[in-house]
Amino acid sequence: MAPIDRDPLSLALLPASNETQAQRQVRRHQEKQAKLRSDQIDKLLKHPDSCSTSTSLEAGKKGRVYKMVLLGQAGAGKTTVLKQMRLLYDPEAHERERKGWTSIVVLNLTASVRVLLQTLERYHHERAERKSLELARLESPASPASPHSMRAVSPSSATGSAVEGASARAFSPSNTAWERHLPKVMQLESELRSQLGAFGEEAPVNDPGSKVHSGVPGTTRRTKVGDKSLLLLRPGWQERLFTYARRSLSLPAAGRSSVQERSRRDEEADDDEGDALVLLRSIQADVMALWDDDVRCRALRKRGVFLDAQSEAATSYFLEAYARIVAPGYSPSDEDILHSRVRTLGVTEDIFRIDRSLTYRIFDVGGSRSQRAAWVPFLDDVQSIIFLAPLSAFDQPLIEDPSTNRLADTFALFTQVVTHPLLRGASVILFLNKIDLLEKKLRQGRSLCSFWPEYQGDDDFEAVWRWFRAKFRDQLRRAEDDKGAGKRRLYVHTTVATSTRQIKAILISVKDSILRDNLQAAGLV
Ligand SMILES: Nc1nc2c(ncn2[C@@H]2O[C@H](COP(=O)(O)OP(=O)(O)OP(=O)(O)O)[C@@H](O)[C@H]2O)c(=O)[nH]1
Ligand SMILES: [Mg+2]
Repeated sequence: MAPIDRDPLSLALLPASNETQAQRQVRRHQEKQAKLRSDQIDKLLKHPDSCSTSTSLEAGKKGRVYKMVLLGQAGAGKTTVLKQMRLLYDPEAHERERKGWTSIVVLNLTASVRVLLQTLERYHHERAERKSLELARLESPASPASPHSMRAVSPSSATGSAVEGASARAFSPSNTAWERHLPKVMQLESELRSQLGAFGEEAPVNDPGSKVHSGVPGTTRRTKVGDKSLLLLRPGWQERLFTYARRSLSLPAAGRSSVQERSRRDEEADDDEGDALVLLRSIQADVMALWDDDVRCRALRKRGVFLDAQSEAATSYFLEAYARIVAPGYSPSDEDILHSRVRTLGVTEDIFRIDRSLTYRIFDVGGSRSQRAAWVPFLDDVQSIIFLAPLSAFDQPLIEDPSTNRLADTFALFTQVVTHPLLRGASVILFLNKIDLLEKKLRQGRSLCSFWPEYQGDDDFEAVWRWFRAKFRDQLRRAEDDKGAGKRRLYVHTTVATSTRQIKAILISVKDSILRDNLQAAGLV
């Protein structure tokens, strides 16, 4: 076995053992395409005059090309950082793509409405089930209650207290907006994904095994909901959505001019958004009444239930923006684009001209475990790793493996990355990301030591992120000692990847650290 096959990242990057033949075929095809594209880009960078192409590629003509890779688990914020780079280093392309984001924003809003309705439905069922168990116990104290006895018990026949009575009235069928609207919203979400080329093999929206609408509270519900909320777009989605097709080297459809093709796509996209907006506007008042006024919803919001999840839409953000998004003439703002969740599939590549002497060539990867198999071919000659650790995930399970804590997975991945033979020479820039959400969670009373018992301090925001920073430093030092590797400097930043102002300042500092490393490598400092 070659040394590279024994190292932990190579093993971790192997495809899932239960991968089906169809999945394998899709994965191999995508990997081949991505590698082909990357090789073409290599060729273009070496011989820029051999091809006339987009302005971004022209960037490769001059100066030094610096290869970087964004790594981290799914939902860590990698693509959000890439969007910020686009805003900063290629604002014209960003502007050309703005209209194309409308479909994605509408999908994110739809997913957010679905998350809200499903959460309230689940809350309702769990509460009703608890109540029925209690009643069964009261009626026959000697016999254990059946979980399904709730069906025979009307909520209004409950204990008779004023609170229970009010709650029962609130749950009467005429008030359950989720029962009326959830099926339509789920259907719309499924259609939007499909139209966007996002109908993921890995995350079917209408999972036939789901019990969401059965009316029977099921223990599988929680993970199914998480799985189904992935926004998965296949390679080429930018081309379908955006009139400007980033660095794509593919040709327009045969027999049509690119202008005709573009306007046909624009018309199709407008029709799809039109239908979606009709539905979203028709349920807006009901959904906003739940979000703003419903006492149960307010209690769940206070507990941080809608704050963040690995692959959910940024529920709070999109529900707050509901009226603006469905208004006529809507155009996505930068913030809307930054908050829109688009799961990366495979590896994407971008080139940014930073200044006359420096060009970044950046790889963004899909971070879920099954996606990590595609990373290895892109790791050679990487000069900097930007590793994203979503600190707000300290209390969340990993979707791919609910028995693993998300941050524990991040720490394991970090060790595998920094010790990987292909990445030994790369400098390591660590973004402790999502600290805005970390701060909110701690303020809402989430305790770090309930999830990380080794933490002995207070749930003070600053103390917590400093503790995590020290832990990463320690992990790097130990990993390098174990491998007998030389010491590397670790650049650490606390980040909110959605904040343009903050990331702009950090990207300037990243550039400085890159230049410093270069001077050091050349023996000049
Ligand atoms: N509030 C907040 N949201 C963030 C932050 N960073 C990223 N997000 C949101 O988190 C979600 C996931 O971010 P992505 O950038 O898509 O994550 P990723 O690492 O590219 O995930 P994969 O492509 O699945 O590997 C998006 O909705 C982002 O808007 C942050 O610092 N604060
Ligand atoms: Mg991504």
